[in-house]
Amino acid sequence: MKIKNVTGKVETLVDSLRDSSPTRIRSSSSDELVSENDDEISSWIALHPSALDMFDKIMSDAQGKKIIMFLDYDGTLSRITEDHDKAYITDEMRDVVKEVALHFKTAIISGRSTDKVQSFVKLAGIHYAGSHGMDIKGPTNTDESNQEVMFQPASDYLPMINEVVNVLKEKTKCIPGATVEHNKFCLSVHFRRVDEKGWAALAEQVRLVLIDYPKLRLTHGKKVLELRPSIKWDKGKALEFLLNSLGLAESEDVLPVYIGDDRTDEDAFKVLCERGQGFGIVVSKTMKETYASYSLKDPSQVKEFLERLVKWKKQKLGGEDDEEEVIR
Ligand SMILES: O=P(O)(O)OC[C@H]1O[C@H](O[C@H]2O[C@H](CO)[C@@H](O)[C@H](O)[C@H]2O)[C@H](O)[C@@H](O)[C@@H]1O
Repeated sequence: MKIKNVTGKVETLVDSLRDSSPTRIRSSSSDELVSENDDEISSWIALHPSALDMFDKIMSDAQGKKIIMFLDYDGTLSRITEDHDKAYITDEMRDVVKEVALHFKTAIISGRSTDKVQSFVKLAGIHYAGSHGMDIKGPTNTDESNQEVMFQPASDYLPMINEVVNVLKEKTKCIPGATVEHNKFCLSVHFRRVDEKGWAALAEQVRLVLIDYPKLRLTHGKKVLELRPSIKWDKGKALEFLLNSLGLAESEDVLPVYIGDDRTDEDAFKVLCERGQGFGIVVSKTMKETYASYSLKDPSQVKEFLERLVKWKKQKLGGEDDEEEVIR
């Protein structure tokens, strides 16, 4: 999703920073959707019901189909943390993703660099698409523990991104709490730890950089501004690329499932809607406009969903879980 007129007005950009901190819906307990308007919530839940509540229906729709799992990283597999360098995946989540990957083709699609996500996830045998899908790697045919580059559509931009990271680090160093993260083919300017009074100054620096580097475009996520090459490539395109390269794009019996929490994941949800194939699951405690069909509230619910998926698959295969249950 693109922010319009960003090089025009700093106020527009500050407004977009505010958009990253939803205030319309307040959450009083960590587990509940709360709004001034109950009807609004009910209709949102009716449109995007819990993937846990709907699990049996989802699996009955999946009968006879080959499920392909696409997972976002931050806010989906890992909790949102103040320090972006410490958003580690838990061992329990890693274990379940490993199980998922043993039973279904699995890809992790992230705004972070592929190397960074891999260093957090530490799992072989899966595909990684970092830099919002601009750096796609997958296991080699001969050795699952090895990864090879499959597609890097923005490689020409690498020198520019390296330069802009340094420019922005310099320009934002006086703004307490602001950090710039190098995500290889794109970069993130974090303002989670910036006092709201500093947002206008930060927005102004980003705006000036975008004027100097018109080949970059701006998107935003959770308390983060992301600068990336203005090529027509996003998480949705990466999903399609992966389906194609796995030879699954044309199969009617393929069911891609994408789980993600952020605006950039909407590109992938939208692709699934447009293809009329598979569905998205949005991870959110608040109502938001989304192309996803189902919802989960947080990474712990994502883990529960993935665990149930693995159990369902094992039962279908008449695997160990079945036997254990019979013995009990
Ligand atoms: O596509 P994703 O895997 O969801 O990556 C999107 C951004 O995620 C990270 O930032 C977000 O998570 C941080 C850690 O929880 C949090 O501190 C930050 O406020 C969030 O925006 C990552 O650091 C960014 O580079 C990604 O673009």
